[in-house]
This record gives sequence, structure tokens and C-alpha cells, in this order.
Amino acid sequence: MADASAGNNAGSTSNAEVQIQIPAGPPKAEPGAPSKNSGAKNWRWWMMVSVDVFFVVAGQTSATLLGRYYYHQGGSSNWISMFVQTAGFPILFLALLCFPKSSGGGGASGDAPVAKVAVIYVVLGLVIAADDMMYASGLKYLPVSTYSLICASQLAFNVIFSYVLNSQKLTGLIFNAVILLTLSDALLGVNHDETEDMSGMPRGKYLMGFLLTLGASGTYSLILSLMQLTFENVIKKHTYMAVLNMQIYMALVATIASMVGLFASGEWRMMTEEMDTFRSGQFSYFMTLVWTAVSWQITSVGVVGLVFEVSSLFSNVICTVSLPIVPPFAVLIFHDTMDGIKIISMLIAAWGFVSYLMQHFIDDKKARKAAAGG
Ligand SMILES: Nc1nc2[nH]cnc2c(=O)[nH]1
Repeated sequence: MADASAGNNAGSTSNAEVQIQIPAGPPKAEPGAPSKNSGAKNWRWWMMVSVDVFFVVAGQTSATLLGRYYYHQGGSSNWISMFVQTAGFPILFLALLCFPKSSGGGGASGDAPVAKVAVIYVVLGLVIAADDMMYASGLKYLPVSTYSLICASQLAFNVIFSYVLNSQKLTGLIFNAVILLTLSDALLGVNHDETEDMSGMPRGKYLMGFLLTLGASGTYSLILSLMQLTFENVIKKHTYMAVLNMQIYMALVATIASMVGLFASGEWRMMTEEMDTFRSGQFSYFMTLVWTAVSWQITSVGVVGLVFEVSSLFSNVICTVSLPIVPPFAVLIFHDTMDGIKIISMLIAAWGFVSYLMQHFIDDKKARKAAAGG
């Protein structure tokens, strides 16, 4: 699905079913809405996209701050950090209750063969678990600045995967946005106040940290492109129920994988010790993990929603735009300093985002003109 050239209206609702935009899917004409083939988007599409953007920005900001709070107060387990990234998925069943069965969600797979969809969810769930582990472990062997710099490569990986797997249209405005957003992340990485002494880290471990973090960046981008591909070519069901189902089953597989790791590594025993030594107390430890898990689920719903309504690249763009939003909150919560580089990073991210958005407005305008003319 190439978001810039996307063609669909995303949006009328009927019987609580929310139609979302999947440009490569079968046509579904909605009376009174711009035609699918025109590629023009109606106000409902923009509203749904805005809600998903809000979920990603709010979810990722709070998950990042809570994750930092966990380490700040004495937490140290990578397996626990990995576990909470997907373990909150049961709350999505509450969201599923909002969509009656008659709304046409079609269970986990819509009209696609259940076995095929199950295999895809298991594979994607395991890849997500691997990504979560690499994402959490890279930081163990690298200074935060190096880690953040490597994470900034995520968007560049996504450009390649979405071009190859999703036929993403790459224009000057999109390239401009990707370069600016990568630069904005990289600035945050370079600017990080280095408090850790990594001088004792063996070269081999440093290299491992580098490869794990680079692997996480590539894997995350691949996951987003594969999700888009699955939705377009296999599920072909244009409902929010299908989006939620996909998120629930993939998170279930990833959570089982992280629980196996947590128990096999013996780190689960650390939980009671961590709880006892957590600086702000046991209740706070429990609440930190619960709300981190909830925040990651809110993020994931937004991320998956954006993949299906727009594209994997746009979803990753919003994840990247969220990063420079964290520092002002860290100033309030952790009394970090807000320096000029962090402000410049935010401004560059805003410029990159506007550049990407411009492409959408241009495409939408063209599509409306074509629809009016044809
Ligand atoms: N690699 C990677 N994994 C994630 N898991 C949740 N967010 C991210 C991300 O931005 N990158």
C-alpha cells in the first residue's frame, strides 16, 4: 500500500463498523463519500488517522517515560521490559466489545483461510518478540547516545522495506521528511547526557549491542511492512475489528515467547526482589508495570491502525515524531535540563512531519480533482 497514492475512502460507519482505508483491497463504495478509486479521503478518514496519531504519540510518550521511571527506581530486567511491551493485550478485548459480532469483523481472519492467518500471526508474533528483546537488550551494552543514534536508522530501513514490499511511492517531500526526522532523532542521540561509564565494556559486547540495536531497527521496520502486506493480500477485511484481532493474536504470541524467556532465564525470581527494593515501593512497582503495559497497547493500536489506514512508513514517521516530545515531559518528571539541541530537534521533527503531511494533502487534492473530472 503506497499511502501517497492510496485510493480509498476510509470511512462511513454502519452498525458500529468502522471502515478503514486499505488501498489495495477490494472496492467498497460508500454513498456520499469520495470514491475509493479516486483516492480522495473524507473527513472521517482524517478523524480516524488523527485518533491513531494521538494514540501513538500519547502511548509512546507515556510508555517511554514509565520505562525510564522503572530503571530510575531500581528496575533492571530486560525480560520484564520486553514482557510489558505486549502483555497488556487483554485490555483490547474491552475495545473488541465495542464492535458487535454482526459488524462483519469475521473473527481473527475475516474471509481469509484461518490456518494461513494463524501461521502469519505466529510468525509475526515471534518476530515482534525478537524485536522487543533486541530493542530492550541493545541498551545494556551501549551508551544511550550510541543506542539512540542507531535507533534513528529505523525510518531509513522502513523506506527500503515499504518501497520493496508495499510499493510505497517515494517523492521529494517524503524523502525530505525521512531525512529531517532521522536527523531530529540523531540530534537527540548525540546530545544525550552521558552518565554511564562504558569504558569497561569489552569490544565484543559493544559490537553485540551495536548489532542488536541495528537488528531491532531493521526488524521493527520489517514488521510494519509485513503487517501492511498481510492486511492487503491476506486479511482483506477493512474493519477495526480485524485490526484489533491482528494486534491481539500477535501480542499473545509475543507475550508467550517473553514469558518463556522470563522463566527460562530465571529473571522472574528477580521480580519479588525488584519489588522489595523499588525506591517508590511495591505498589508503585506494580502500577509502573501495569501502566507501561497499558501504554504500549495504546501505542500498538495506533501503530497498527496507521499501518492499515495510511501506510507502514507513515506509522513509523509518527513513532519518530513522538521521540522529541519526550524531553519536555522528562524536564517536568525527572528534572532533566531542556537545552537548545532538544528544542531544535523538536522543530526539525515538526518540519519533517509537515513535509510528510504536505504530500498527503497534494495527493488528496489531485485525487479529488481526478474524481470531479472523471
Ligand atoms: N525496534 C523497535 N522496537 C519497538 N518496540 C516498540 N517501539 C519500538 C521502536 O520504535 N523500535
